[in-house]
Amino acid sequence: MSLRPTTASVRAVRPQPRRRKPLVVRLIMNPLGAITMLFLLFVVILGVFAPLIAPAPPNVTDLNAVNAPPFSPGHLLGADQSGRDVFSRLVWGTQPTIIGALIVLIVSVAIGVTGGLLAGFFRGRLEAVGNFFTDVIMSLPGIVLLIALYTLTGPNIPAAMAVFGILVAPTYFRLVRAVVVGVRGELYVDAARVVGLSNTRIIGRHVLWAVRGPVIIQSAFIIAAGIGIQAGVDFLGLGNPSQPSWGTVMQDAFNNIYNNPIGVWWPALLISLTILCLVLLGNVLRDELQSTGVKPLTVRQRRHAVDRSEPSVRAVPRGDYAIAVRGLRVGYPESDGHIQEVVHGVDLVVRKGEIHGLVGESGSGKSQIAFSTLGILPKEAVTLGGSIWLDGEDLLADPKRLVQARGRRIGYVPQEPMSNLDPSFTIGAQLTYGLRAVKKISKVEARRQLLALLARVGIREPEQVFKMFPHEISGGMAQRVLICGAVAADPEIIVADEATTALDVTVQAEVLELLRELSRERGLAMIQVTHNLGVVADLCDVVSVMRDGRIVEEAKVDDLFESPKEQYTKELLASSRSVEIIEEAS
Ligand SMILES: Nc1ncnc2c1ncn2[C@@H]1O[C@H](COP(=O)(O)OP(=O)(O)OP(=O)(O)O)[C@@H](O)[C@H]1O
Repeated sequence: MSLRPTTASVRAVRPQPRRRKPLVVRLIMNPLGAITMLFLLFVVILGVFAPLIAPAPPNVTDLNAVNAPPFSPGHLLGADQSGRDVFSRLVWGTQPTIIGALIVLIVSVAIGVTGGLLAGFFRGRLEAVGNFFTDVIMSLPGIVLLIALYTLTGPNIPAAMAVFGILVAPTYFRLVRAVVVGVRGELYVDAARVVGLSNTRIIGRHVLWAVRGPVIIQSAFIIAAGIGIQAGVDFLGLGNPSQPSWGTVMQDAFNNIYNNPIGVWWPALLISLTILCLVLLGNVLRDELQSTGVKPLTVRQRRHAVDRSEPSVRAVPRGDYAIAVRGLRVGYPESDGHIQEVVHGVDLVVRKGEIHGLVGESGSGKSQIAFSTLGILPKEAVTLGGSIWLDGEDLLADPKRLVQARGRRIGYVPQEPMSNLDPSFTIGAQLTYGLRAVKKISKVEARRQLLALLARVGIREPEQVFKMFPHEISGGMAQRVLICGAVAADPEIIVADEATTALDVTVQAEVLELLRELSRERGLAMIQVTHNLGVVADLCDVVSVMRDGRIVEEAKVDDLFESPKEQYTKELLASSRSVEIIEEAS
């Protein structure tokens, strides 16, 4: 099958996973990252090499140059009301400004990150105390506090910046605490505890790694805030007038604004550009640190990637099918712009009333097919080609048809019953809402139908269960509720993705029995996605075996178990039997 020229070409063979470039390289390669870093580097060079760059010392006056305009001889940006060179004063003022911002950063990181780590990891009293201090600090009026500090310490910018660092520490505290609370609940942290790692090592290895991204991103914004506040404090006259900083240059220029209006431009421009670059760099850092490196395809790229030219894919399937998949190809974009194809031209015909098992090892593409028929592939997935036929209509040719069919003509039974029910609403409210979304009936009629159906799927006291919340029912009941929801709209086909995997063996058998009965009673076709050959043997009429995004064998269930044709199917059956033998022996 040939592909039209595409902006994102498709690759069917899985390449070696590409290592992502180091963060600095990625930042340099990002145009916005490169420009902002270049400007910030320029600022740092100004600060570090001030004695070499500045043409004059900061406080030297030249009475002949009072209020000299920009580009006067010897005064690139002009001179102030005392005849001091503005460019030199800005250059000399860069270092104290950077140091002030760094003091804010160091103090706030030391307090906020440490506090957040401890509070989030150990929780309990530590967290309560941390939250209390955070609330207290956040309620303090920052600028008033800095002015009050002036009465105690005099013009002491480092002390003012350290206090500002304490005032902004809660932003780190809250951020880090929230991330750590999430991480400490992860299974890999439990696993680290079980293997005997100490808390210090768990924090050092797992937790610190998780918070590094958010902390780096936040730091860019905190430095920007530090520069702004320092300029503000100096502008208010709370800094040391003998030591130039961007804020004091700004203050001098403002005091002289009627005689030399252009004088305020230069410090304002320098402060604004530096803050702007830090904020933009923060945004670039967020994009780089929090993304997977894979850029979502544009609508145009998606359109170009789709190939609908294959005639066999376009032909309306014949026969008594409930759903027919033709030449389905699904892919995912990779960081280098290629699309990695994971389902390679799959054909699957499910006849009316047939229960069709889709088996295969993990990652073989079973869920991609199930999700394609429902139109619920992850948003980054690209349907590269193929068709999905329901009653003579190609659902893939018109996304609206797919949306209309979902829930009405194609029902879905998911794998995790509990996580598919909203804990905030009663069972009845959720079922009624779902049914009325697809069927134009009154609430009373919906309730009547649903209560009858709940009884049918084996719920003993439907009226009671209708009023219950999901946490009040068992996993098996929850799965029956979801099956009730899936069949309530009278669909022609049900797609069940590992519908019994999360249930214990006895409940599994009951749910399988229920699905079989519903299929018979209602002439319902089903696609059963499973890796369990026992489920296939118990439930299915026909089975398709998948491997690496292809169907390698399709057969009636009895034929497949008695005389599998493909080597892979034989291996799959053999491995399933050996698991059964081990389970029986143990
Ligand atoms: N969001 C995604 N981004 C990139 N690749 C994905 C994504 N989801 C699935 N894949 C890839 O698609 C392929 C098929 O995955 P799929 O989930 O359909 O397999 P499966 O047979 O259903 O496996 P399992 O039984 O484990 O659910 C795999 O190679 C997987 O890595």
